[in-house]
Amino acid sequence: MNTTPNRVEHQLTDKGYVPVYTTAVVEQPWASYSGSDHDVWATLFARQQQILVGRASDEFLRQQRAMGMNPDRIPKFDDLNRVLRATTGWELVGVEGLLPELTFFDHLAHRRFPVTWWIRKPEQLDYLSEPDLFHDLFGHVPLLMNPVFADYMQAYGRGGVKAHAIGADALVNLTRLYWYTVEFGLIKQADGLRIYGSGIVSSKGESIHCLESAAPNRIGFDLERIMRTRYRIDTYQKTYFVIDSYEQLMEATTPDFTPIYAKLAQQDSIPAGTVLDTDTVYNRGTGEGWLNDGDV
Ligand SMILES: C[C@H](O)[C@H](O)[C@H]1CNc2nc(N)[nH]c(=O)c2N1
Ligand SMILES: N[C@@H](Cc1ccccc1)C(=O)O
Ligand SMILES: [Fe+2]
Repeated sequence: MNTTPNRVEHQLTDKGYVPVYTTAVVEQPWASYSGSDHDVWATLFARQQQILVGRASDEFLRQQRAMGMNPDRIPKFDDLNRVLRATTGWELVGVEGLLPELTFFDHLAHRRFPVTWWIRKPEQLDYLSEPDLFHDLFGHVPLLMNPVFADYMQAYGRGGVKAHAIGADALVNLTRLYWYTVEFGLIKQADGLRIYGSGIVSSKGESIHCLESAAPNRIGFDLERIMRTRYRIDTYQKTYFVIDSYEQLMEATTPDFTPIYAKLAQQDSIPAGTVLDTDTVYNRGTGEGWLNDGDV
């Protein structure tokens, strides 16, 4: 049985090696997952379940239970889809890996969430540089059961199609919003800050770091501020942005971004670790452990 994925290939161009994206929707080859694949799922699921008690948002944990995901075996997309379709009308589609941006946005705009069908190898439990099944399913899918968040994701997809037509700078601004909310967002609950970002909930180290470490900044959500803020893809985040509620996220992002993109085009980007006078600061990061690499 061959479960070696058709990983995103890389091709050498004048920009160095760039990923070659595959766009096709694929059937989940569930019968071809090996015992080791199911074990990886079970190990990661059990490990994150423990870590996320008191750390993940109540809503994330509630929806995860409602979906019926469990550590026993890799879920079948078809089973999850029955629950999702009946709850918020979202649907999971299998993909090989990263999609071209416009393809990705088009899926979201139609309430389809692309899920990488293959799972990481046992030696990659702690870190992987690209999304796999564990990140996509465990991290992203529970909140697609929340009606407000489900609408936000669709609106994001529509906004992505629009930003793509406007130009590269608009796309950079919008991608930062995805990064600092969907992937690395924190939410303020009555009993303290919690995680809702999928990039965090699928990571053992960052689940602890983002809430308990003194190093990173934790700052109140601010749409334009986020759109100007650069981010790291190779280390823990230097700054996390905190929403008050999923409704706040939806309301703040409902206005047409076209004039915002025009305005931001005149402004400099903000380094990932900077705190501004205008920020609502929950934690001013000590910056301990940050690479001294001249920002980013
Ligand atoms: C919008 C986001 O920042 C990014 O550009 C897209 C590109 N393509 C993707 N494709 C897949 N399958 N999954 C993703 O999360 C993304 N992210
Ligand atoms: N209001 C945004 C669309 C959007 C909604 C939600 C998230 C992101 C983008 C626009 O005009 O582009
Ligand atoms: Fe993701």
